[in-house]
Amino acid sequence: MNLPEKFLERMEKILGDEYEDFIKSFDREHYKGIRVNTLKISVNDFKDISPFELEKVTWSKEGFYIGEKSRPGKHPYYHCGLYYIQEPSAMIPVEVLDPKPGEKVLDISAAPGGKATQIGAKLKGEGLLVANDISPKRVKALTKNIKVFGIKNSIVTNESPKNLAEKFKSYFDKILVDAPCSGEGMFRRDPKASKNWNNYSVDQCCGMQREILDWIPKMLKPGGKLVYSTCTFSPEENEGTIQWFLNKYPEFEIEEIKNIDEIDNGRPEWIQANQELTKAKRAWPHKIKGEGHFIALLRKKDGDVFNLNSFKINKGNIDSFIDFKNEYLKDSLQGNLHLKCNKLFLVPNDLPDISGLRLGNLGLYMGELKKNRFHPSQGLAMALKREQVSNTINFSSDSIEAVKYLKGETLLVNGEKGWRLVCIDGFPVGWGKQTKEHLKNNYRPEWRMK
Ligand SMILES: C[S@@+](CC[C@H](N)C(=O)[O-])C[C@H]1O[C@@H](n2cnc3c(N)ncnc32)[C@H](O)[C@@H]1O
Repeated sequence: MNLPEKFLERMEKILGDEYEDFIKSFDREHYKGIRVNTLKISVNDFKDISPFELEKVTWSKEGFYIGEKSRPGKHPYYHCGLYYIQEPSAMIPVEVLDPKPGEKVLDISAAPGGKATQIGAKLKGEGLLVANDISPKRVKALTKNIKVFGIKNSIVTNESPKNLAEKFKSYFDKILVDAPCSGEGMFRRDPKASKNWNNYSVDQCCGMQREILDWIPKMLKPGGKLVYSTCTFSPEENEGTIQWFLNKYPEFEIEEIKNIDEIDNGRPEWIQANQELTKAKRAWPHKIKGEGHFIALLRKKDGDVFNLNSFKINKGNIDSFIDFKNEYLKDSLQGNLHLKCNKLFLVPNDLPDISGLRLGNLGLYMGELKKNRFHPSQGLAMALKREQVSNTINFSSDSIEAVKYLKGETLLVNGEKGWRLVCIDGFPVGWGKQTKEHLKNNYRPEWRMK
């Protein structure tokens, strides 16, 4: 593999004896991984039906290595949201953050959603996930992944950290900053990353990281935890950025990472930083089965607490939704129904006033009220279980019908007229509208199988 000269010079200088092993690791294939979505299936049940051979990732109960030749993005289970395709080391930061049901968690630079979907699954539907990214294009992918995963207790925002800090004062129990970085840890997986390396200097990246981190103290509760992670090796963007943060915000302290033993400590001596920074962790591709990562865990010792105004629920005439619910839904869903421009949302409890923020998604978008009829959304299908709906149709994952449905085709099948929740091996994947002999396809066009 062709690696930038300046990168090699720096790594040789700092790694010394380890450099040879480090460089050799770039000739190996990268490890492919998936993470099971426990909102939809338990890890044990997934093992029973997995289309891929699985080998455990030691630092994540839900994480598995899959064979190099596996194509997880092509399987119908991917469309059902049974797993997320994720590089195994990228599972570490959320394991360190350790979100618990009921907590309020911010993933401030979340797109495309690898770590946000991991947080959402760990919250088990209780508490709130705010998944944010500054890039409008990347927020689209983030929103899709949150919906496919069936995460109802979340909002997706497309905002600057400054605008978020105005709305979420001392609000979060935990914040993840999975920072934009020079991406050196991804060179093996993505050769483009090494080509782009010269365009993103370490200095520039440090600037972006500080710009984000500067707003975190305002948003974290006293006692709250911050995880900072990157996928790069450069000491300046790792130990250096955290040293800068600790100097500027003395109300924070760095904590020992206790639940991940497999990876090395931080290396403050590389940039004459404080010895405390050995408490951070570094994943090295020549030492573990995964790519390069840096992770630091910090705690906010003290600070002020604020009372925030609550989100204002907008009520209106939702009779057509009530008719839909009475006809098709067996359970009532938890949350507050909020109507905005004929669109109906199920908004999580405890949401503060977020007026003025650019949103990619608000709670669970249920569907649209169109001319006295309710049209259920793709996201609603993904957030439901088969048992919650009275009119369903199931296809086997190896059937031609499953593929046809995912490609957006109309299916020649009989059944009870009206909306039907389409499932694959019992897992909901979308809606269809049954007429006399046809099932009209309502699978979202942008999500179709190619
Ligand atoms: C390493 S990626 C995040 C990967 C993501 N956490 C995941 O696991 O899928 C860094 C992200 O930071 C975003 N970003 C860059 N500057 C930002 C800023 N000032 N505020 C919020 N997000 C920012 C980028 O658009 C990019 O999506």
